[in-house]
Amino acid sequence: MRSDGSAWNARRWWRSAGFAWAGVRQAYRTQANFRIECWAALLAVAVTLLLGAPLAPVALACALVLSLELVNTALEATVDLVSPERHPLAKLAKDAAAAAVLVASAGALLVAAGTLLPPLLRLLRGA
Ligand SMILES: Nc1ncnc2c1ncn2[C@@H]1O[C@H](COP(=O)(O)OP(=O)(O)OP(=O)(O)O)[C@@H](O)[C@H]1O
Repeated sequence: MRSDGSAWNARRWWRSAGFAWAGVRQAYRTQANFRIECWAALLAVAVTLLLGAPLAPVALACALVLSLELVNTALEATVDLVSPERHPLAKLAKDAAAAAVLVASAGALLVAAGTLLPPLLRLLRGA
């Protein structure tokens, strides 16, 4: 009984993960900003590993930016669906969601600078 329930839950989890992955692929295909942020995140993680700097803050900052870009994409699609004509509330929703990505990106840049600059400067001084 219990194992049946677990198996069903695992199947449901994989199904949900598949939908989520489809959302990531769709956003990557259609959103230029998301593509740029994915590659920037990959670069930041690679540099962090190469410098031996702490990975957690950089990974968290990257995940925050990418997650908010996905939410922004979802919100844009929803607004376009429910309000194809122009409306001040539609503008507020889209602009506020875009601002959330901007704020997270600025924070991520600060985190990257604070985490990567000290080991980078040490490396340059030692060279
Ligand atoms: N239905 C609308 N009503 C009022 N203003 C809108 C509406 N749709 C978009 N806008 C305004 O135009 C801007 C550009 O909208 P658009 O739909 O092109 O999204 P975007 O922010 O350029 O995102 P992306 O380029 O990632 O699709 C929005 O940020 C918003 O200020």
